[in-house]
Amino acid sequence: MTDEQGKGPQGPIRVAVLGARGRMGVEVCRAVEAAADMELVAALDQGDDLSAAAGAEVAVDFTTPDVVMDNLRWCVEAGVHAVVGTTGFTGRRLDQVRDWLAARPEVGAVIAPNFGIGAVLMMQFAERAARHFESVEIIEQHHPRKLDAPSGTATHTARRIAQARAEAGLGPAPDATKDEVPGARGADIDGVRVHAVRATGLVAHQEVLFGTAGETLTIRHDSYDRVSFMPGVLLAVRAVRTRPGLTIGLDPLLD
Ligand SMILES: NC(=O)C1=CN([C@@H]2O[C@H](COP(=O)(O)OP(=O)(O)OC[C@H]3O[C@@H](n4cnc5c(N)ncnc54)[C@H](O)[C@@H]3O)[C@@H](O)[C@H]2O)C=CC1
Ligand SMILES: O=C(O)C1=N[C@H](C(=O)O)C[C@H](O)C1
Repeated sequence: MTDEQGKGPQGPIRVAVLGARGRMGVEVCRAVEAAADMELVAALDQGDDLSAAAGAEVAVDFTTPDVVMDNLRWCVEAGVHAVVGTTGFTGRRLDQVRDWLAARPEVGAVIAPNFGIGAVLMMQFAERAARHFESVEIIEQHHPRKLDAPSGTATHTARRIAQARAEAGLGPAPDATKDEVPGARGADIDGVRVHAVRATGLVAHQEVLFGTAGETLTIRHDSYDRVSFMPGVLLAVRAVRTRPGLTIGLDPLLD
């Protein structure tokens, strides 16, 4: 229940942003400050002391893959719920987060490779289509300042498609390539080829190209502006306080 300012019975949700001076962090600070039911209590970046986030109920992390695990561990141990958009989460990293959370069962963490609602749907549609096509390739396109390739979204999509193909009994996609300049066929993520494009002017875009006899299906999503991620981030901030344990992806929150 909320009052007319949108605040809950305990007042606004106290939010800290980690990576606050980054491209996403700046946008998240703006979105939190504009949300009637939230209060930005800490905006931290590299070199700042994390203890300044101790008064937050929820910390939102958009930093880098090499620091996100330390931040997440600090959050869980401090009893601060975490909403994480930073990429680089392997199966091993997720297991590690589950272990930390097991020791603090009241704490929640939402880790999502993409907070864009359209991107979440694009991944769902791709997973659904996967069983019907013998060929599939992913082409992701991003701004050239991105540190990781392929993107977290592309990696997550490839894994979901690979799982759906395996469940449908599909073998490897046909490919007669014998002679290849290294990289020409992209990265192999669980048997799905992923191609990463970097160009000035792009923000975040992904195409999933399916093919079978006589037809192709292309599922495409474009983020033209980082505001596209904000409804998903705010949704996760609101939800994480009542979702102890690990939530991967935004899908369960949308349903
Ligand atoms: N899940 C999603 O929907 C989205 C995820 N991302 C991911 O979020 C991450 C950040 O992306 P951008 O904002 O574009 O990068 P960015 O490079 O603009 O920002 C990262 C920020 O983190 C700061 N930082 C580094 N170490 C830190 C530390 N120990 N503590 C606090 N801050 C620290 C940096 O100084 C920088 O300001 C990337 O992994 C990116 O792939 C980006 C967009 C959407
Ligand atoms: O670095 C980015 O910009 C983005 N990173 C995420 C990813 O790697 O999937 C989400 C989105 O693609 C934007």
